[in-house]
Amino acid sequence: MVKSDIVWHQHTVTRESRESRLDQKGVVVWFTGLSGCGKSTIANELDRQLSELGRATMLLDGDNIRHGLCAPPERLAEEHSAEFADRFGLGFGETDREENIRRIGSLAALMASAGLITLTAFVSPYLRDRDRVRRIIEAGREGDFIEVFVDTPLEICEARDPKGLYKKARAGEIKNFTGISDPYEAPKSPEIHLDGGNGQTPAQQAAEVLEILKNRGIFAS
Ligand SMILES: Nc1ncnc2c1ncn2[C@@H]1O[C@H](COP(=O)(O)OS(=O)(=O)O)[C@@H](OP(=O)(O)O)[C@H]1O
Ligand SMILES: Nc1ncnc2c1ncn2[C@@H]1O[C@H](COP(=O)(O)OP(=O)(O)O)[C@@H](O)[C@H]1O
Repeated sequence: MVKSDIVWHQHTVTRESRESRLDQKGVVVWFTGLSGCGKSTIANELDRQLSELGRATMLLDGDNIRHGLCAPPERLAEEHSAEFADRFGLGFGETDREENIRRIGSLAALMASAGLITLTAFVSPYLRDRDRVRRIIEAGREGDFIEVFVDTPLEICEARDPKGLYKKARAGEIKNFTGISDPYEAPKSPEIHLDGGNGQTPAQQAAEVLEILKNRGIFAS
């Protein structure tokens, strides 16, 4: 244990009482995969299906979180000093991705402890970074980190290319692009493995995840 002058404060309202009020268990459903594999679409559809059932959820998505909590230096420089922007702004180098996933992991852990079914959709290409989040979340309660590997072949992701990023990466206009000039380390034993190129619709894949959540006792109906 690291010695520190910062001491954890035990709150009166417990996680269990929050979960009991919501009649569900807080959990983190962590989608990972290449850009364009379908993470955001499936997570968004799952969020919709859960909301329709009256479940309390939150969806954290890479593109959106990088507008605020994990903004790039250029964005921070609009409001802060150049030194601040350089120090806290995040790009796509290995260490920046590590910090991105660390911040999101902490946020997701807080949301799960508030009793929310927390869905995250980040490329999160490094095994070590995802496993670190798993350890933090499972330190709270085992089984609370559900990794969903959206396993769509690079060729399909590149053919979809909804934001034109693969085209730019191939042209050398984007550095460190996952799958092209940066690695993607696939999960070794994800709780859920979705085949993104098998012709199933995002709604069908979301329904599959929903069924697994139900079977794990996250919520009853
Ligand atoms: N170099 C590089 N590599 C990968 N992705 C890139 C890059 N530059 C920009 N983008 C866009 O940023 C989105 C990925 O952000 P994440 O926060 O999910 O990335 S990471 O988890 O820190 O690896 C990713 O979103 P998705 O396409 O939804 O995955 C891209 O739109
Ligand atoms: N199961 C699927 N079948 C066909 N197309 C899909 C499927 N899932 C996602 N897509 C399409 O692929 C593109 C990329 O999906 P997106 O969810 O933005 O991926 P990611 O968040 O992983 O970058 C979108 O145009 C989306 O409509």
